[in-house]
Amino acid sequence: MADTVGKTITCKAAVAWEAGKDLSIEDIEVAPPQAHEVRIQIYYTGVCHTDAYTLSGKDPEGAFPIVLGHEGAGIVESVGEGVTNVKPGDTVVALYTPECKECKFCKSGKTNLCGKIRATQGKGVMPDGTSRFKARGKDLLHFMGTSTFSQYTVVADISVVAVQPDAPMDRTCLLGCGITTGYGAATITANVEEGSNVAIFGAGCVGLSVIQGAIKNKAGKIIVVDVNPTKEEWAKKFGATDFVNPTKLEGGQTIVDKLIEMTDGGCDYTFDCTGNVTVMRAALEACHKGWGQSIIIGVAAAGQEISTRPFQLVTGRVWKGCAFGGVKGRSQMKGLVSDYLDGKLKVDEFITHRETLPQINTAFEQMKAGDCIRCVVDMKNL
Ligand SMILES: NC(=O)C1=CN([C@@H]2O[C@H](COP(=O)(O)OP(=O)(O)OC[C@H]3O[C@@H](n4cnc5c(N)ncnc54)[C@H](OP(=O)(O)O)[C@@H]3O)[C@@H](O)[C@H]2O)C=CC1
Ligand SMILES: N[C@@H](CCC(=O)N[C@@H](CSC=O)C(=O)NCC(=O)O)C(=O)O
Ligand SMILES: [Zn+2]
Ligand SMILES: [Zn+2]
Repeated sequence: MADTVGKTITCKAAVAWEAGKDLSIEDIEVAPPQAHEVRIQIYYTGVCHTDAYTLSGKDPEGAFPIVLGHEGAGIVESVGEGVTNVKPGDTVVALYTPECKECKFCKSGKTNLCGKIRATQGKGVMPDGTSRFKARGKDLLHFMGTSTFSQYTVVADISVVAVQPDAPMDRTCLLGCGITTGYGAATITANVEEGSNVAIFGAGCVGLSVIQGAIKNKAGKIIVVDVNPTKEEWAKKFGATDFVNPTKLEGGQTIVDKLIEMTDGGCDYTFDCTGNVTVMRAALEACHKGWGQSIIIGVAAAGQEISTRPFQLVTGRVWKGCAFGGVKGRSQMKGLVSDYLDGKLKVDEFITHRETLPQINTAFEQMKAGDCIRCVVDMKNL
């Protein structure tokens, strides 16, 4: 048993004191886990665009000071009373979409959106309404129920899953969000049918993962649409059949017209992986009349709304969306890790940058530069 059990741990964390400012590396106090809570030593975390979105102040739920981060892997340090699903020493991935297996949502079989702790998670506190983090004498908020930008974090037991101990944590951390989201969106939410034509808007970590899912489901055309020309090479590397840069279309052709032309009437499935509401509209309108489905994955800023002519839906196009790809973390994460270990799911290929915790602001800058798919931050070896 670790000699830290039952005690407050002082460790390093990146704290977001206010919106729009760099993260600050602080000594923070992490209280022991209470009943049905788990304290995890985070070894590695990815940095996702959603972290940057909340830090920017554009997230309607964003509040400060907060410990961001939600793409993390680590080892369980200790557990609170009543925890049965993980134990100290387990290798785990944090789950920002929890799975309690007993709420109305979990029992419905229709969604992965567990409702058990969503209200407190959205307020940045643990299920009992309090925080486990303190720095400079102030309570810090938790983020997405995970807060992986801390060397130690506390999560609800339903927000963590044990995975294979031999799975490298500097890779499996990325299954905590981006890769799982895109892959699940294609294989679970859309459940792309064999031979169907797919268009993916935005070839970041999420969009490239949609390609992987479309290939798994034996899609026909896999067309990637991105304004960044360097993404063509990335899209082809992951198996896209076509790449279109919407800013380079000739004769005033719109991206919607181009995709309709390329697919004999429209795509069977489209995916927004940009968070841009104008793109979301184009993604819907590029769908085939009668059955085309458009899946919104991108997260849009506060105040943004989507619009289209209702006629688009009257004539059979379907607009839907998903969080975490529709994946049920506690039930399905181990399967994804197995696929990775068996060489059936690409993960290593997404890592373009690596940093250590003190350099985490550099990771945010890299993300904005456009040549970064994912930066993995080493939380242990500073
Ligand atoms: N629903 C969910 O559960 C999740 C949602 N997300 C969200 O998904 C989105 C994608 O994340 P991620 O892959 O990490 O993001 P990235 O920024 O890495 O990828 C987005 C890509 O879209 C490109 N792009 C920007 N504008 C357009 C446009 N108008 N048309 C076509 N392409 C465009 C970007 O180009 P450039 O490089 O030039 O900017 C970039 O290549 C984000 O909004 C993120 O917050 C992420 C994880 C989970
Ligand atoms: N807080 C925002 C919405 C942010 C959001 O949509 N988050 C996604 C995950 S994005 C991961 O990188 C999500 O899980 N949504 C479902 C949920 O229950 O939060 C807002 O208020 O608009
Ligand atoms: Zn994310
Ligand atoms: Zn539930």
